[in-house]
Amino acid sequence: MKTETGCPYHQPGAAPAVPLNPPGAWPPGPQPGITGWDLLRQMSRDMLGTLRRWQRDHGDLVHLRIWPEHQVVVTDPALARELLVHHHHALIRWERGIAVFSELHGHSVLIAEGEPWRMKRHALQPNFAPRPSAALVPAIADRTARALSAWRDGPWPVEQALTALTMEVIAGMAFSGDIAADAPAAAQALHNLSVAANSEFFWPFNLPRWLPSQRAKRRELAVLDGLIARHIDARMQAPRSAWPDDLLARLLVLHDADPAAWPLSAVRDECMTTFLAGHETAAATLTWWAWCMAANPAAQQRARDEVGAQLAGRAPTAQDIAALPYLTATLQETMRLYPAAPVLLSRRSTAPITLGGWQLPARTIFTVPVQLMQHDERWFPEPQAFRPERFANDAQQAPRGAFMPFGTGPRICLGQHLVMAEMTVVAAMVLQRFALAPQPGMAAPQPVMNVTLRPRLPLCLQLSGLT
Ligand code: HEM
Repeated sequence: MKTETGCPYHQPGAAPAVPLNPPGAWPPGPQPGITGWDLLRQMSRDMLGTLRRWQRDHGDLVHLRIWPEHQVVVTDPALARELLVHHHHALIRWERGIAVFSELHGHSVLIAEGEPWRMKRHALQPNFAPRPSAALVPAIADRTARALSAWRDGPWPVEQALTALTMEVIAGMAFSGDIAADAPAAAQALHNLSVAANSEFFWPFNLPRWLPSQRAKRRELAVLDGLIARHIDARMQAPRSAWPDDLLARLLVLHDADPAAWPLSAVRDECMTTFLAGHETAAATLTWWAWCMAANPAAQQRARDEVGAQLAGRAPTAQDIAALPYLTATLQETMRLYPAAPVLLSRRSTAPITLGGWQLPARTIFTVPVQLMQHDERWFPEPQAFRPERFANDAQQAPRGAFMPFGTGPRICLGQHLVMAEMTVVAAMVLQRFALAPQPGMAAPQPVMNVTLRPRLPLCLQLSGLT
């Protein structure tokens, strides 16, 4: 779409003119009591269920007075886009969320703000553009074929297997490394840290690491730090001429060229974020996709037929991906039902923002619960049904902003092209080799939000090899 400025992020505010409420007025919301801390308690117990109830009772802009903060929950697609795209200059990430994440991610692109963020995003973006992402498809297909050769008929721990596979894929892209031996300990450490992070968001500050109660956390952080440090050390000891062309090599070139802007700690931080954000979200999505396929045999067969017609048994190439629209739609529908990041990292306004007729002061916290919007029957009829057809080219489209598993605006997911290529390749190759079914008597897995959305119990499915 052409815009006045020519910049895709700076389209004029799309919302129709609405009457302005006076400054100082807030959108409706639940009664906060004296401090509003009970609202916080309700959210910490069941974030999405609680936000759903407040949306039903108060509408698409809900004000939460949680002393000393004012928070606004946005579930209207147009207003969510207006906030994240049009008002992005007046937003930073919510400090408490960043304090929790920075224990692992340091000052990486996920954490940084302002000029440091722009500099990092600008340097990293070319590595994650569609073309370099497509160039990784042969390596992804190789690793997937190797991993799938170990899968067996019968009950199979698909979640664990897919987590190990996505770790290997991202380790290959980031440091050309083989991390099979480290995968189980890294997955366990990340799981424990994510469970802890989920409650830490609701604490006022991080506890000092030296406290005896933080011993387990120190151990988990050391597992992940050690993994990244080993790859960086090994690379730095290898002769430059032997360096493979991967993300780590490109970051070390930046470090050599400008050690002040790219100290080794910054190289470490980007490796950590790519490794963690790159495998955990993909593993969660592929796990839910495997469940959706198992629970919807007709959709599974249709996707397999498409894969069979296009690939005739060979491994997918980058060119095949666009020729697998139904398979892609099964992944999109999975992300609609089970977005890996069900609530976007909350934002804090640094200047007054007018949204939906409300004049909201600087320092307001904004929360965008993507999962609620993607389960809204106004945009997705029968929202709990798995219907990849919703994403067909000729289907009636939901309004922009109603489906945004990768976020939107300048801070949209850096890895979206890479991960769509990766997930399509993995999904196609799984369908070529196995039929997926629920285990006898199995109930639908319960989603739990531990930073990403995962099944409450590790997902195990019934596999039947296809000859
Ligand atoms: C299905 C997989 C994935 C999903 C659903 C997902 C989703 C997201 C979301 C919702 C955000 C935050 C947007 C916001 O706060 O507005 C994000 C940011 C980010 N993602 Fe992903 N992501 C996925 C895979 C990946 C992969 C594979 C990588 C890297 C290899 C990656 C790297 C990042 C980074 C670096 C950011 C921060 C960008 C910034 O702040 O500028 N993600 N992702």
